[in-house]
Amino acid sequence: MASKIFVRPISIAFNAFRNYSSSSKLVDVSINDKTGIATVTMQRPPVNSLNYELLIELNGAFQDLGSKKIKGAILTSSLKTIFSAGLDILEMYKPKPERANAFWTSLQDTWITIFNTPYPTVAAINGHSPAGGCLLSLACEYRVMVNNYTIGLNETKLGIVAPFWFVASMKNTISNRESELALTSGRLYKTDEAFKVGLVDETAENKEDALAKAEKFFSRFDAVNPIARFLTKQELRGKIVKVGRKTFIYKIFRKFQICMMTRI
Ligand SMILES: CCCCCCCC/C=C\C/C=C/C(=O)SCCNC(=O)CCNC(=O)[C@H](O)C(C)(C)COP(=O)(O)OP(=O)(O)OC[C@H]1O[C@@H](n2cnc3c(N)ncnc32)[C@H](O)[C@@H]1OP(=O)(O)O
Repeated sequence: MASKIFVRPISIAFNAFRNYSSSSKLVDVSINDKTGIATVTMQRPPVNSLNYELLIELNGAFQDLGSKKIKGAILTSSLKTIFSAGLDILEMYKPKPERANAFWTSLQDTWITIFNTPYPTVAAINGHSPAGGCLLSLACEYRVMVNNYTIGLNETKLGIVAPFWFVASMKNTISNRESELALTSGRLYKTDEAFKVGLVDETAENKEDALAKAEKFFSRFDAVNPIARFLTKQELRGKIVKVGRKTFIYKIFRKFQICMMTRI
């Protein structure tokens, strides 16, 4: 694990990003060769619900960007009013155990990859972002959200329990007190409410405005050593990932979830 952590930022310094663009069915990745900023766009209509295939593509996209010399990556959606509706309900309805296991693993891997990128990340939240959609944005370092949409971890409202790494991601962003109030009530915040509690860092008029603000965020690091930056990010986020990735409790929790899902 440690070798992976230390090798990546060094390797990115030797790779060019110019003229890069790749589009798979569910995720589009483009890198602006003038700014060096990558945009990762989820494109799974109607609501970008996170199924196994989308998660695998997302994880791959963010991992691949680790080998390119980019200034930062923006996560956004191709849909007009939805960032992501969260986990695909169909993945949780009577799944085969192998599929359920692969699905949960892909969700956690994607979260870990985005949470841990060596390069800066911003979620340009251009639509509703409940539950797993909110989790994806929390994995990024900065959130810019278009006005008049909703975001939050609303699992309790659905009668389900957010895994503790969802909770940890929320607590990494807003206060423990606000997290408790939000999670226990399954609160979905409107954009301006989310801004007030710090769940989003900036609000935007529309997607273009959100993308422009996201791009501006990266200029904060113009005079910062990227390796020092990444190691500092790891210092701040590493413990959360360790808990999410390795603990016995997590494995038990996952077994419990799969067991629950396969019985419904
Ligand atoms: C099930 C028990 C499991 C037990 C184990 C529990 C473990 C818990 C672990 C993890 C936590 C869970 C995290 C999650 O992410 S759960 C998913 C939470 N998501 C939501 O609550 C969002 C629900 N959707 C909405 O609120 C709205 O759809 C919207 C705001 C995103 C969009 O609204 P609108 O534009 O009005 O569109 P529609 O509502 O008409 O939807 C269009 C279309 O899309 C389908 N759809 C919506 N959300 C999902 C989804 N999450 N998965 C799959 N499909 C979805 C919707 O059904 C419509 O389909 P159509 O009727 O066929 O057109």
